[in-house]
Order: sequence, then C-alpha cells, then structure tokens
Amino acid sequence: MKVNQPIFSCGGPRPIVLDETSLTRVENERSILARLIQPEQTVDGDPLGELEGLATTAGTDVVGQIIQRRTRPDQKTFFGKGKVEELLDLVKQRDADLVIVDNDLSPAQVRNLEKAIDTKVIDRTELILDIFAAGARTYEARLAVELAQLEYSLPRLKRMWTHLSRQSMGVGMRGPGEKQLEVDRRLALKRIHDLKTELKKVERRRERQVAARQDTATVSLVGYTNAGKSTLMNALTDAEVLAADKLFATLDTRTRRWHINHWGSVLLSDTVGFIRDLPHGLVASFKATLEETSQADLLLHVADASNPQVLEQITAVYKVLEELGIEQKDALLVLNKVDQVDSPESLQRVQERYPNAIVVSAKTGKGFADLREAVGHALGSEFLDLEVEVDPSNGKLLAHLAAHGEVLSRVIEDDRITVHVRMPARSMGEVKRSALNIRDVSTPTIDLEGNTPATPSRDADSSDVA
Ligand SMILES: Nc1nc2c(ncn2[C@@H]2O[C@H](COP(=O)(O)OP(=O)(O)OP(=O)(O)O)[C@@H](O)[C@H]2O)c(=O)[nH]1
Ligand SMILES: [Mg+2]
Repeated sequence: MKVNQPIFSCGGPRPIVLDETSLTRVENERSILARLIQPEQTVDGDPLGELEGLATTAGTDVVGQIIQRRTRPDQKTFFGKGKVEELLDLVKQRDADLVIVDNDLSPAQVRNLEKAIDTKVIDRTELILDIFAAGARTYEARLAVELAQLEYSLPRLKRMWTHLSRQSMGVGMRGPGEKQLEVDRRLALKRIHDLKTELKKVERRRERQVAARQDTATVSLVGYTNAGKSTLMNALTDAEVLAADKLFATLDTRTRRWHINHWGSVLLSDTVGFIRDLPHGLVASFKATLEETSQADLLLHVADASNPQVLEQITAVYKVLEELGIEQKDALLVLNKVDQVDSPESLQRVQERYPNAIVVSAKTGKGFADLREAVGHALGSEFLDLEVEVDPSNGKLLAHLAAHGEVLSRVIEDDRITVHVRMPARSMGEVKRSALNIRDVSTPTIDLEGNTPATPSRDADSSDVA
C-alpha cells in the first residue's frame, strides 16, 4: 500500500454514485496494533482485545501488538522516542505493512509516525470508517459512510494544503501541489454538500414511512456492536438478518413484525451497533439510519453479559444515545448471552447495577417469555381489549385486526363478524374508519376518547367509538 496517496481525483462534480470510497482499504494487510494508555485510564481485561476484533473484521492479519504507558502522548510522533524505535523493529521483524493505533491521532502525528517507521499508520477512527465502508449495503448507509469518510479526510487535506502552500509562497507563485489540493478541497466540499442534501431527502422519505406506520407500535434494538441484536431479532421474528461473530455485522436498519402473545404485534427494528468513542462524524451521519430509533416507542438495549467489559459497553451506548438526542427513559436493558457467562458473580455484578434488566439468551431462547412480558408491559397502557363488529365483506379490516392485534375469538353471523381482539390504541385508525361497531371491553372506566363514563358498561352503544 502506498503512503500518502492522493485522496481525490480531479474532475467535474461527481453525481451521487456510491461504488467508490475516498479512504484506502486495509484488507489483507499485515497489521501491528498499538495503544497508548494514560495513567487515568482504567483498563480491564485485554487492552487491545477490542482493537483486534475491529482489525480482524476489517480483514487485516494481526501480526504483533505493542503498548506504551505514558503520562501524555508525544506531540510529534504520538508514542515516545524509545517506543517508536521498538515499533520500527517490530514492523521489520514481522514484515508488517500497517500499524493501527487504538487512540485518535492528529493528522500531523500520523504523518510523523509514518515517516519514522516507514509504514502506513491509521488510527481507530479510520479503521472503523474502513469497516463501515466495506459493510454498508443500502443506499442510505453508503451515503452516510461516504459523508463520514469525507468529513474525516477534509481537515487532513486542509493541513496538507496549508503546508504545501507555505512552501510555495517563497517563490511567489502557486505550486502544482497547492493547485491540485485546492481543487481536491473544493470537490470534497461540493461532494459533502451533495451527500448531505441527498441524505436529507432520504431522511424525509423515511419520516413519511414512519408516519405511515403510526398504526403499529415500534421497538428498536440498540446496543454495543456484537451484543447479539441481530441474533435476537432473528430468534424473535424468524427474520433472516445477518448475524456474525464480527464487529459491525449490521450497518443498516431492518424492520420485522414481532408478535407478542397476549398483546398484539409490534414492528421490531435492528440497527447498527455502537462502540465506545464512535467517530463523531459517523454518529452524525448515521442519524438518518437511526431515525427509526429516535422515533421508536420503546428501545431494547441489548448488552453482551458474557463480555468482561459489559458495564463499560452499557455506559458507552447510553452516551451515544445521548449524543443522538434519544431519550433513554423508554429503554429496557436486555442482558444477552447468559448461556455463555463464565461466572454467576460477573452476571450478578451487572444485575446489581441494573436490577430491572431482563436476562436472556438469543441462542437458547432463555428469558424470551420475560422479555415479551416486559415489552408488553412497557407498551401496555396503549393496548385495548375490544369487540369489533365487521361487515363480512370487509376483508381489509379483518386483515388489519389479525396483523395488528391478537385475535382472541371470532363470532360469525349473517350480517356481521364480531372479533374479540387485543390491540394497541395506535392501530385504531383503520378500525374506527370501517368497523360497524366497537366495544371497549378492556378498561371499562375509560373509553377511547379518554372520558370516564358514569357507569362502566359492556353495552353496545355506551363506548361506541366508530
Ligand atoms: N453464546 C451466545 N452467542 C450469541 C448469543 N447471541 C448472539 N450470539 C453470537 O454473538 C455474535 C454476534 O451476534 P450478532 O447478532 O451479529 O450481534 P449484533 O449485536 O447484531 O452485532 P453488530 O451487527 O455487529 O452490531 C454471533 O456470533 C452470535 O452467534 C447468545 O445468546 N449466546
Ligand atoms: Mg447486527
């Protein structure tokens, strides 16, 4: 791989074509992992474990690791002088062609370090961007990734440009480097603008879709990457969503109908996983992808209870949710992978901290009944127990009742079918529009308009809301 290869090619403004990426890919490189740990950082378990997971996901072959404990990073080369020499030796010895640093480096630090060890250096953010670039499948996810990549590259481009333009100032004319970079920069800015506009459009389309689904309660799975969200989604809904033992297996939002016994059905969405210090640009870019999450009636925050870092991961997810401006009040914490937990003590430690968490295994199905009950409960106030009289020719309404609610019984007469159904109040639009008659038999003291009738009654007319 070439170091410092040009990031943008010259040419007219590009249309929104999505099969190219502006960052170099690191697949198949022989990589060395490096991390600087400062005294105030607490590190449990394997300090390079997560980075190794990311590096493997990105397709690199990890051939060495190096850690430096230091009060603060070196301004120029990030690691101290001795460590840089050690790194250089290791690179030669292992024949590595890439160094991945677990921290965030300034563009200048990357350049200086690359020069000192004569090897390509990327930081954690660039690695995550690389994974996202390789994995994004839908149009929207790819727009978001390209935007994040460009925004990441731009300050680096700018600094390179400043540096070159200063050089050229001496001769009083514009150097070729400057000119090219100026063009690159302008193109990049234009492209960022186009991508943002396009993302806005997609976002609006999504909003319209969400609005159209208002008849059904929505539940979103969120959580740290690799926590088991997709596996849980598959297990609960028979969906065929890719679940894999790699970080960031899912980069798009998928939605499936999930039927909860005794409650009705909800729309369950799987989302992209979170990670500590998720690159800021990515959070912003994925806002569109996570739009459904912010609109959801309930969040299921899935955590991997078998991971030694589970408490830190839970905190990291809460932090990202906050950054996204998503309220946490309607989140249920789901501790997944209990089948794989090493010691009861470690699970207990998490449960003590989060006593309301629901303990499940997406693999064995353990705890699913509790999960359904908890979700039903959380959405519960919105569910109604109804007897709906339907014209036998109104197939649309009969299908609506079956899709959105739980049908408990059906009585067929010549001129009407009376369906006893439990369904969310939000699904009442179609029912109100086309039922012959509706009786609310769930909470006799409250009718559907929120009024309190003097005498609770199951009589046909008293709670008629049609
Ligand atoms: N033992 C065990 N493994 C599980 C369980 N749930 C998921 N896994 C495994 O954990 C790995 C990650 O699962 P995914 O469902 O892809 O995780 P995810 O949260 O969707 O991950 P991303 O999409 O990458 O954010 C897979 O290898 C699953 O088989 C579980 O309950 N028990
Ligand atoms: Mg997934």
